[in-house]
Amino acid sequence: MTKPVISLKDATVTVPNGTTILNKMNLDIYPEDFITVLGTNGAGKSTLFNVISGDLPLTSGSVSHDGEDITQVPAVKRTSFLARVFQDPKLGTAPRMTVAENLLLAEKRGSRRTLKNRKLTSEKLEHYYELTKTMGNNLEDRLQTATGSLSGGQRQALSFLMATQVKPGLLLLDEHTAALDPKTSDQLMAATNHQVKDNHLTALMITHNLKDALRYGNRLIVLNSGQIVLDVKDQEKDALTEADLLNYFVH
Ligand SMILES: Nc1ncnc2c1ncn2[C@@H]1O[C@H](COP(=O)(O)OP(=O)(O)OP(=O)(O)O)[C@@H](O)[C@H]1O
Repeated sequence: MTKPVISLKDATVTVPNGTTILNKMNLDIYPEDFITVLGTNGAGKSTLFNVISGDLPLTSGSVSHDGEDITQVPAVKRTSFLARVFQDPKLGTAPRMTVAENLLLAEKRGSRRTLKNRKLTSEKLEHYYELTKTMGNNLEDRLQTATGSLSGGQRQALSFLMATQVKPGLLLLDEHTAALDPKTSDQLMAATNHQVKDNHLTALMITHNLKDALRYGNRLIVLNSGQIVLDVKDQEKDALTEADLLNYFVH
């Protein structure tokens, strides 16, 4: 049987005021799963990501990676296999560095981010040109531009490439298209889908866009009050409609 990439067992987080924000959650994420994650505000979606990334410790239960218990492994060590893209285009890229320099920085997953002893050779620039071209938003023409002057869509595309150019064991997409206009968001979603499929990535994607949640991925989960209330995949997911999903958004 295939081993899960990540396995949560009775994962529980209770915050100091006594509220349980993740409640005995069990979740096995298998290789090449592309899971869309839905739920009302406060349902626990970011908490789930924070628990997987190690940014939030569990009160009880466990997290395993490739069969190894990593419950006590700190966030900084988990970056060796894990990458995350956030909603805010300003996060994840260094604004004063050029697009090419940011890509160079991101070449070594989990190691200290410094450009010392690293050079932008013509081979690298050529590779970055081809890589950025796959995003379909003219990022390839801005390789020598400071990242801070890119459009939000181009900056998110760069954040995505930085997270994935060294294949992560798990990719966490935290509403990474939510701050973009509808057309730019659609474009980044399509590029995301291609990259996830072509590179056989294992990914979780939080979204409030029901259409995207239905359209992309092989599996869909809905969270409510720190628990998974729906977990469907393949044909069962394909058969879902927006109306079905709305039933899970009752406050
Ligand atoms: N570190 C923390 N300490 C205390 N409460 C927290 C902490 N992190 C999250 N919460 C609370 O836990 C609940 C779940 O939050 P979470 O951010 O996971 O929700 P979400 O599903 O991502 O919501 P949204 O769609 O609004 O981003 C919320 O009520 C939030 O206020």
